[in-house]
Formats: sequence, structure tokens, C-alpha cells
Amino acid sequence: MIVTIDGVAASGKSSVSSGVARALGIPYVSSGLLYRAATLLGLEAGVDLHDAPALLALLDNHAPRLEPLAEGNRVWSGTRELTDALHSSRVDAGVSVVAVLPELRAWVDAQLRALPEPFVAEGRDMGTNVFPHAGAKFYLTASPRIRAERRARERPEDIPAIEAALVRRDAKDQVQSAPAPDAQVIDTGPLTLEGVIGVILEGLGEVGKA
Ligand SMILES: Nc1ncnc2c1ncn2[C@@H]1O[C@H](COP(=O)(O)OP(=O)(O)O)[C@@H](O)[C@H]1O
Ligand SMILES: Nc1ccn([C@@H]2O[C@H](COP(=O)(O)OP(=O)(O)O)[C@@H](O)[C@H]2O)c(=O)n1
Repeated sequence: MIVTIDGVAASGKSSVSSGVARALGIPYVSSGLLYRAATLLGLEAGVDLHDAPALLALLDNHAPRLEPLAEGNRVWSGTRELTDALHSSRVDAGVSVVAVLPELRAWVDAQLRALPEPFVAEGRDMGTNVFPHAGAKFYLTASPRIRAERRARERPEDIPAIEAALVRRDAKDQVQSAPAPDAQVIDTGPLTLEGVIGVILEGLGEVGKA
């Protein structure tokens, strides 16, 4: 069984996926971390982020791999852990450039499709493109201001700057971010994290009964 949790930036995808995965006793996988790892390696190597062949060569050399721990995914390149470096504002600003490259999307998709079921997959196009046959699909939203207020607890910038950057990234990610027609859309704005996890677990109970 695959459960997909897609949504816009900072809508709660990874925190919610972690909670759902722990409740179900299965792993979750954060596809965004793979796009972020490709971006970080490109920035560190001084590669043009539009240059797909150069990025793929870097990925071949550094072979970043996702460790899908339920309490929080980690990313490694050999013995170097990349995880903490993946959520900088520099990576935030560059990642959508990398994510539009079809070659990079194919690289991420191949890694995800090689994973053994069951798992929760979170990102933008898990329910549409990567796992269209998933057993249950969810899509998280919240207003830009609420998302910026939440993310401000994790970034040094102020709320208006974070909100502007989130709106810019949403626009750049729009092509791959449409909800699957069969996804349950959840506005997380009025809900706590536990509340969102509860709605999804309830939705999964309904899927089980169907
Ligand atoms: N429903 C919620 N209520 C309050 N805070 C939330 C909620 N969902 C997520 N958060 C917080 O918002 C921040 C962004 O969540 P995160 O899971 O990183 O989102 P995404 O993976 O979509 O970027 C985190 O600090 C998280 O704890
Ligand atoms: N399935 C996915 C996941 C992420 N991405 C890209 O990767 C970036 C980072 O995704 P993320 O999920 O880690 O970002 P946040 O929503 O957590 O801020 C997004 O802004 C997209 O550009 C994508 O295109 N497709």
C-alpha cells in the first residue's frame, strides 16, 4: 500500500507524513529532499542549476541516498550527511530551477519507484505522476501567511520575506503541483498537526472499509 501526501510549500507535508507513517508503523519518503540534495550539490560545485547533464554527472559521482526514517528522513552522500544543509534559504531559492528539469525529475522518480512498499510518499506529484495507483491520496493546503508563520520558526528571515519566497516558489512549482483528482484536499490552516494526522488516519480507515 502506498499513501501519497502532496501539497504546497510548508503546508505540513513532512511533519504530517512522519506522524501518519509512525501511526501506521511504516516509513515515509520525502521526494523534496532528493530535489534539495541535487540543488545543494549543484550549488556547492558551482554548476549552473539549469544544466541537467552537469547535475546528473554530480549525482552519479556523489550518489545521494535517502534514508526513509519514520521520525525524519535523512540524506547521505557516502559518509557525509547532507540533511541539515538541505533546508537553507539558498537551497529553497534554487530548488525549483532544478525541479523543472525532466532529467532530474526522472532521476528522483526512479529512486522512489525502486522503494519496497508499504510507505507514505510526500511531495508535489506523488499522487499524480509518480504513484498514480496509490491506495490513498491527500493534498495539503494553507494560506501563504499561515505557512510563512510556521516556517518562520525554522528560518532566520522575517515572516513577510518568507511569505514572499513561498509564493514565488509555489508559482515556479505550479506545473507539478496540481492535486490528483482523487486526492482528499485538506486545509491545514485551522488544524493542529495532530488534527491533520487524525483526518488522514480517519480517511485511511474509510479507504480500508471501501
Ligand atoms: N497543522 C499544523 N499546525 C501547526 N503547525 C504545523 C502544522 N503543520 C505543519 N506545521 C509546522 O509547519 C512547519 C512546516 O511543516 P513541514 O512539515 O516542514 O511542511 P512541508 O513538508 O510541507 O514543507 C513545521 O514547523 C511544522 O511543525
Ligand atoms: N515531488 C516533488 C517534491 C519536491 N519538488 C521540488 O522540490 C522543492 C522542495 O520540496 P520540499 O517538499 O522539500 O519543500 P517544502 O514544501 O518542504 O518547502 C519544491 O519547491 C519543488 O520545486 C518537486 O518538484 N516535486
